[in-house]
Order: sequence, then structure tokens, then C-alpha cells
Amino acid sequence: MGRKFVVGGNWKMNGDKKQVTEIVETLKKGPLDPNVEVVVGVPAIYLEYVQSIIPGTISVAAQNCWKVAKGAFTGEISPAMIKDIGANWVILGHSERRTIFGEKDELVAEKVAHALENGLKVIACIGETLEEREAGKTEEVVFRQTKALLPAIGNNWGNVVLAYEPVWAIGTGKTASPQQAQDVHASLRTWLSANASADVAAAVRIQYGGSVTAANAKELAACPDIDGFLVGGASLKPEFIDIVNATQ
Ligand SMILES: O=C(CO)COP(=O)(O)O
Repeated sequence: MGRKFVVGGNWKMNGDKKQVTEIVETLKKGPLDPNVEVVVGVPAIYLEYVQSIIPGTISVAAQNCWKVAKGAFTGEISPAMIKDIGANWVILGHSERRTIFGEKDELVAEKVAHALENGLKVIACIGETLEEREAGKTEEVVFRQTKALLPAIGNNWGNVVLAYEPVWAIGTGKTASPQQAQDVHASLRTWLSANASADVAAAVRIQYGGSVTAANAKELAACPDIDGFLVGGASLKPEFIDIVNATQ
């Protein structure tokens, strides 16, 4: 069975109530390819609001969550809270969480495990820095990051999307070339086949993220191992529609 294309919009810490309303209005008008799964990653404070106004065909994701159910964790939200307001997804391990907020592989894995146990679907992000790429360590890094997730995911791969986001391509306007992205996605699948299972490797959807725009989405989408995108800046703009429709 083919892998359903899945496009995420990661709004990050952008927008206000007016702007998020406008983005949802734009998404409502579409038209969005019905064969593509669409997920929007919303700032925590607007999650419930966006969930209440967005069409049921579009899923809502939190951009982070904590690793236990409740308690004295000031400022955090739990998977149960995300589910309580009707959202079904969470983005975890984003490079901004890793670099700015110091999240290590182990913590990301704990969050992934807890989110999956509580019935959320997870977009798990991995990717190398420029320094790591230039040192020839791209595969080593993404394999290490993925390996940390294996026990957390267990046999729950059906609820996980991997997002390969080279850090040097995020918000820089410097997209990985289709070949660079395809190469990493293909290696990841080979690695998964050896370290998870052939079925997981064949079925898991791997998104590419990093300066995806309407101008480069079609070429990237044509790569055999690219199964969707995780879009930052362009997800706040009407061109997000064209990115969703890039496989048409
Ligand atoms: O980090 C990203 C999505 O999670 C990518 O961001 P940009 O599309 O702004 O480069």
C-alpha cells in the first residue's frame, strides 16, 4: 500500500487570534487535495480555538508536550490535555526544542512514549546541523536520533510520522536539494529495515522540512522516499495550499 502524503504546517510561535483565524479561513477555502493528510501545529494557547473552527478534515497538533500526565510542571501541557480539547497530534523533538530548550534524545524519547501511550499521533523530528553535515556525520546523527526513539515507539509505528529536518535548512531559505533529502530518507528507510522491521521501513511516512515553499515543493514531492513536508514559514501563508497540493 502506498504511503499517504502528509503535510504539516508548523506555525511555531507566530500569529495572533486574528491571524490564526485568517489562516484557517484560507485552509477552508482550499482547495486541498483530499488524498493528502493535513496537520497544523498550533501554539498551545490557540489549540482549543483552532480545533473549534477548523474543518474536521484537517488535524491539529500541539508543538510540544510534557512526558508525564500531570503535576507540578509549571508551563507544561500533557498529552491528555491536548486530547481533551480534541486535538490528536503532537510535534516532538523539533530542532528548536533540541537546540534552544536543550532537549536531548532521551527526553524526546520519553515524550514520544508518553504521547503515544495517551493516544496521540506523533510527528517526531530529526536532523543534522550544518557542522555535522560538513563533518560527514549526517547519517550517524539521524540514525542516533531515530535509534533513541525505537523503544519509545515499540510497535506503535502506525501513529508516528518522522520529519527529517536538516537544521541548516530551517528558516534559512536554504532548502536541501531533492537529491540530498532523498538520500537521507532512503538511508533512514534502509536503517529502519535493519533496526525496526522491513514493514516499518516500507510503511513509515518521512516528511522533509526546511525552507519548503510552493516553488520547491513539487520537485521534492516527486522523490520516491519523501512522503510529505513539515513546513514552517510558508505554512503561515496562502502558498501552504500549493504545498499541500504539490503531488497533484
Ligand atoms: O522547522 C520547520 C518546520 O518544522 C521548517 O521551517 P521553515 O519552513 O520556516 O524553514
